[in-house]
Amino acid sequence: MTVATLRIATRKSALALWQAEHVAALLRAAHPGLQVELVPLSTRGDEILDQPLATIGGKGLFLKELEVAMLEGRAELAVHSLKDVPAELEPGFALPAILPRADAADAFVSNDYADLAALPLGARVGTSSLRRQAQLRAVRPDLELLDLRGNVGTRLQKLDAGHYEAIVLACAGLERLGLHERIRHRLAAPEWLPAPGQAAIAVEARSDQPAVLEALAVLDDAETRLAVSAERSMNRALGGSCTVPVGAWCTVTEHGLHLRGMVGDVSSGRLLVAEAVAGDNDAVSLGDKVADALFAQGAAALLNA
Ligand SMILES: NCc1[nH]cc(CCC(=O)O)c1CC(=O)O
Repeated sequence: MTVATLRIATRKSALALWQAEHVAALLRAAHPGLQVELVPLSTRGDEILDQPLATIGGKGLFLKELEVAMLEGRAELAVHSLKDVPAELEPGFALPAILPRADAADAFVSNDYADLAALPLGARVGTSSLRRQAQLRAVRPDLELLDLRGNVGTRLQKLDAGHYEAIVLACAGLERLGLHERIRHRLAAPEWLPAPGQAAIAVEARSDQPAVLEALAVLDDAETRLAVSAERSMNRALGGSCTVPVGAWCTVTEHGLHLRGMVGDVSSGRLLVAEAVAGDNDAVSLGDKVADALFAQGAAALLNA
C-alpha cells in the first residue's frame, strides 16, 4: 500500500510553520507525485503565554492537539521541535524520522552587550527555561533572571522594547527564521548544555499506520537519532520533563557516543555534571548511566526542589 496524500499537523508559530514546510519540501522531493499539505492548529502551549511552562504542566502541551488531529484522521503526521516532545511519547505514536541536527547551541541575544561577561552587574536577562536560568546563575549569580515566554518573534520584541539587557534563545530557531544576525554569542557545549534533543526536528505519526511510517522513515538521520536517544533516555531516567533544569549533549564519533549531562539548581546556580562514553549500540543505556552518575552526586534533591 502506498500513500497519495500526507497532511502535516503543525503549530502556527513562524518557527513551527518553517519546520513543517521544511519537512513538506523534503517529503515532496523524496516521493515524486506525493501530495503534501499543512494543517495549522493552535495548542494549549501556544495559548497560555502568561505563565512559565514549568507551572502549567510541561511539554505535552504543544503536542496534544496535533495528536488528536492524527487520531481523528485530520492529519497523518505532526512536525515538532524534538526538545518540545516529552521523554515518554503517548502510547500509539512513534517518531519515524528525526532530521539531521542544526546548531544545538543556545544564543546570547542582546542589543548592547557582546556576551554574558560584558553584562553590567545585576543586568536583567529574560528566559523562562529553568535549564538556562540555572546555567546563567552558575556563571553570573548577580543577574536578575526574568520570565520570558512566547514565540521567538515575541521574545525578540520584548528585548527590543527594553525589558531586558539580554535574552537567551536557541541558535537553531533563530537560524531557521533568518535571524542569524541576532546571535551575539553562542553558548555552546561542553561549557553550556542545550536541552535534550535541541535543534533536531522530529516527525511524529501513529504507530498503527505502516505505509505512513515507511514514507516518513526516508527522512531519518541515523547519527542524530543515536545522539538524541542518549540525551532523551538520560532525561527520562531523571524524571523527564521541562519542569526541571536538565541539559544534555551527546556527540557521535568513530569511537562511539559521548554523553554529557547536567542537573542544575536555579536558586543557587549549583550544577551537577556527569559524562560517559559507550558504543553506538548503547545509546539508551548510556543515558541511564549518566543519569545514575547524576543521582550519585545528589541530583534527586535538585530534581525534587
Ligand atoms: N521552546 C520553544 C522552542 N522549541 C524549539 C526551539 C528552537 C528550535 C530547536 O531546538 O529545534 C524553541 C525556541 C527557543 O528555545 O529559542
